[in-house]
Amino acid sequence: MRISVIGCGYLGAVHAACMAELGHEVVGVDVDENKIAQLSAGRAPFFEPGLPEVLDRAIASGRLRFTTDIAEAAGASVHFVAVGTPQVVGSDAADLRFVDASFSALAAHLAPGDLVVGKSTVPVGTAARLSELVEATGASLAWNPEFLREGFAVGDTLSPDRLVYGVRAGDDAAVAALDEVYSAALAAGTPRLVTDYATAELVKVAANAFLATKISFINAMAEVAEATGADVTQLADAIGHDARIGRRFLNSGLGFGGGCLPKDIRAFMARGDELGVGESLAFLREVDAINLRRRTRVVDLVAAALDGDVAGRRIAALGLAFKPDSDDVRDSPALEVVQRLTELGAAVVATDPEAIETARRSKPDVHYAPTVEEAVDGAECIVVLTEWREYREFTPESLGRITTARRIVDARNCLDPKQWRDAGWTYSAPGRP
Ligand SMILES: NC(=O)c1ccc[n+]([C@@H]2O[C@H](COP(=O)([O-])OP(=O)(O)OC[C@H]3O[C@@H](n4cnc5c(N)ncnc54)[C@H](O)[C@@H]3O)[C@@H](O)[C@H]2O)c1
Ligand SMILES: O=c1ccn([C@@H]2O[C@H](COP(=O)(O)OP(=O)(O)O[C@H]3O[C@H](CO)[C@@H](O)[C@H](O)[C@H]3O)[C@@H](O)[C@H]2O)c(=O)[nH]1
Repeated sequence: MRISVIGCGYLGAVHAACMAELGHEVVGVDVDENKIAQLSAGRAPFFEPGLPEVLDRAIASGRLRFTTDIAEAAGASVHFVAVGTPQVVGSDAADLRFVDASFSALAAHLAPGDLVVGKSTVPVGTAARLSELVEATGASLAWNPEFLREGFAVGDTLSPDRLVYGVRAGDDAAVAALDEVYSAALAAGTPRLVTDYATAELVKVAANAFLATKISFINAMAEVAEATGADVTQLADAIGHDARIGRRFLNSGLGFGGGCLPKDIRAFMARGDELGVGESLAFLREVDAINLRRRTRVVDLVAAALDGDVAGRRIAALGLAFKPDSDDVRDSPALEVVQRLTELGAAVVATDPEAIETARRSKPDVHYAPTVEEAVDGAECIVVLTEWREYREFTPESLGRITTARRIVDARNCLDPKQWRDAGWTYSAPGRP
């Protein structure tokens, strides 16, 4: 099929490359000239495992190209819209200006029979509003929310755990077109749910609200564990054995960040208020508050490791990305802890395997080092803020060879406390005695 993808960021670039990998002929469109230049040269503009290989293959096959000219979307029969929906500054609501601008620009190039497919995460009601603009051109609209995780984006796109098509009632042509787009995943047995627009939009924000709630639940238990001397990681293991609860997304520590969960739960609350169901979503305010308290807790743990005062103390911060296998620092808890410690007067040197450049663009005043060796050199305390595999594999021996620091704060609960304490280190972690 001929496909256009409007918006080539963390979601759209992966989607475009994966659609070409599946055999479709794809044009990716973005307003960011620099991003388009990189993608056209076959370079991924951000770190995502597996994306460079898929991009290479797709471009070499001649099935994938990129442009800043939206007019080149004309001729495709399916148009995915994957532009950003960030939080409005000073409000909880989603900023829909990129969605509105991209739909207006695209509308001028639609032909009767085309299908526009919204993939961006939007407040419920957005698709119904935009459908008027799309249908005036003779095209139709579907909303097909995306559930990929950064770090696993290629695999999640090629083999999603479900597909949701929000369509206008009776729009069999839209369902048939999406079935053709996703024929490989459907043949592999991926469940596919056809809903109305509102349900599809709500599925997406409900899924993220649930995931955020699960993380904040275990972090609330961490607060109780801290008050009682209990161990939240053992608690998570024990409750996680109950198949109704499940162990996934029960990792307590520094909490959630990134370009999705924090802004999506806030936008959901804002939309709930507009719809008069704010009370039904009021628990998300607490989910957000619990989550943000984890950042303060980790700053306090670092201060406690240094006998209460971080001013003038050399601290090595390992991790800047909001999660491993990503260079994304949008609302990164790790970067916020680094910034707060720096503001408190600590001499923080921060590093990350992939996210130094994105972090530098966002926080140019932080002191970055390219390697762990340089970050820990001369440090009095080490704080692990993102559980990259190479950090999870640290031992007292491996770190002990490159630093004389004997204090470690394990903000992500990714190390074995006993191993460090037995080796004479001062070890602390949120939610653990
Ligand atoms: N990142 C994820 O893992 C993920 C997963 C699922 C859903 N989502 C949702 O997908 C959407 C995109 O997220 P993202 O992380 O890719 O954001 P992003 O900021 O990385 O990418 C958005 C892209 O849209 C481009 N853009 C903005 N206005 C445009 C226009 N008028 N025409 C063409 N391009 C335009 C921007 O230049 C940017 O490259 C959001 O709604 C997000 O909530 C993201
Ligand atoms: O047990 C856990 C699991 C995750 N996290 C944190 O939660 C955040 C989000 O993690 P994750 O959900 O894996 O990353 P995202 O790539 O942001 O993916 C989420 O947001 C996407 C955008 O909406 C959705 O598509 C995905 O389904 C949803 O998982 C990160 O800061 C993690 O460190 C925890 O603190 N504890």
